[in-house]
Amino acid sequence: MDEQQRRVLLESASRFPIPQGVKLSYGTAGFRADASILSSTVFRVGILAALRSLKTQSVIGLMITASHNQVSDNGVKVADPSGGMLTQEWEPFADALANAVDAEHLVQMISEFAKKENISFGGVQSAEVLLGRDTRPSGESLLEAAKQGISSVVGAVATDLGILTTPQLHWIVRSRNKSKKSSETDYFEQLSSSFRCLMDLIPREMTISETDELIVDGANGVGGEKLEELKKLLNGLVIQVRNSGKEGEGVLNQGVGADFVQKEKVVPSGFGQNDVGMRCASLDGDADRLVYFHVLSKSDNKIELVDGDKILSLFALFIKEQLSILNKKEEKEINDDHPVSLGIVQTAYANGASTDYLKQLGLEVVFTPTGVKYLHEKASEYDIGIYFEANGHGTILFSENVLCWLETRNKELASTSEGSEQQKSVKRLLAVSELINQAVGDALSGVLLVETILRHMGWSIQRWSELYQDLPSRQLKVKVVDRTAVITTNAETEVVKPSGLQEAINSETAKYPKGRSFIRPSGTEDVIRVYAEASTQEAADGLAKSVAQHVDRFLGFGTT
Ligand SMILES: CC(=O)N[C@H]1[C@@H](OP(=O)(O)O)O[C@H](CO)[C@@H](O)[C@@H]1O
Ligand SMILES: [Mg+2]
Repeated sequence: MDEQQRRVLLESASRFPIPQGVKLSYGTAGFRADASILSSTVFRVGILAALRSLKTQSVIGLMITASHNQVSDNGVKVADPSGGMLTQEWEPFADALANAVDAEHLVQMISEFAKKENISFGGVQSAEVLLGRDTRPSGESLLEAAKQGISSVVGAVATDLGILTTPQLHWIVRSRNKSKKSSETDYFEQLSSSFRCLMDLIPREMTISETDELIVDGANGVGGEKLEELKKLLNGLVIQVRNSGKEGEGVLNQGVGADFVQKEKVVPSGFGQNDVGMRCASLDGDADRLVYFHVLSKSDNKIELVDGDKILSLFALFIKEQLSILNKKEEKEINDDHPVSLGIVQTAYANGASTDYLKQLGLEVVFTPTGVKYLHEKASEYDIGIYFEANGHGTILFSENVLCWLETRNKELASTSEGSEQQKSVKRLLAVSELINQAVGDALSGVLLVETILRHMGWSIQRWSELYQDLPSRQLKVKVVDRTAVITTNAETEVVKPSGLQEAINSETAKYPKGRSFIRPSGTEDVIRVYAEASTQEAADGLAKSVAQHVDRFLGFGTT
């Protein structure tokens, strides 16, 4: 690092002192905290993103959002050149950077890291970071901090893309690095044209009446706003957006949104008795999560939740069906030497009934720790990998190989059997690969895919929901003295430390038929999460409560 670079960094860093007494960690999905203490963190992540761009010689994304958290929180995360999450190898550096005590230490750290990673400053190589933010009021000033971080790396340029959903930013980064069309308009165009293509391929007898409307809860965040734009390009699908975040409609994530609906399993604000039986969906605050539901009764505040596991099951069924059409025996030459590997990736939060269902379909199901970065990585090992968290974050990944093979099949079939079922299947799979966001889970593209598959199957939301019966479950949070004292293994299903806690969980679980319970430290909140599943709701509640009491006994403030 030369003297000029050093001076620029020192000067700008001194304008962003770190908050006292807080230790920040990159966590499950970037840094998150109360927005008032985040300026220095965002500034420093700006520097990190610029370094990542220099290192990879690619465009990098920086998103300012705290997703489903309350409006007063905010956060920052980095999108790698592929459009996926920041490589885990850089997370320790992100942590160290965010917690460096002063400007001197910070510059020292950057200099050492750059040396180790062979990053040279101020050379001919330049860096570009694309910036996006959600609708949080604190986003504007944090964006300014990010810009200052980026521009304190000599030669780095910040491009502000304004208010976007998280998946839009990831998609744009991915497209830019593939030298494809990459504007927000291109994003809408790709989604709507692949949607149209899938709709055109729906078997004629499955057409549903025009009055079949979808109601979407936008969590009073960026998703509703963007869906209003996307909707203008769609034919054959009527969408009504509620909780769109417009002036006076309500507060971001407060009593609304995918996280609220999935965790509380109650009717979100803005929905009433008139909506009973209607097909409804909820997005989260940055529109990377999607769940469906239908209202059973407003007065009892009851809904039937169709969560990420069921979206995953719907997608898996559809993809499997298309692949088996392609593999039909009479098409002898097809695919014999090209078995397409299809893998399903879940976390321990997946409802046990969903895993049983997917396995019964003959699918390969594997588990990873919580956090999209783990699921995504695992899913990318398959030709087609489908991953979802129960909370509605997930997508479908197609390998370059399988896409190439599909393109070739498409051309072959066009000359030999135009209009055949096989050709339609190839076209559907190609359209899915265009519609679904391959960078990261995306509620907007997810909605469009769910809607086309439901039409393809001729299913109502009720029929879809009946694919299998969820096992009753309960999630609780426990405040503890130090959540990092909990170490888990086996995709977070077993506690290694503190010793004795897993035995206590085991003995509680054994008391309940179909009982399953695990705990883990949250990566986004200062709590231990408790999950329990059992054959009845009362049992699941009871199991969760007693496990929570053990957590408190081992790690809490000694109140019980
Ligand atoms: C139980 C649960 O829903 N956990 C969520 C939550 O992570 P935690 O580490 O559990 O706080 O936020 C993550 C980021 O959105 C998401 O990936 C994850 O699934
Ligand atoms: Mg989110």
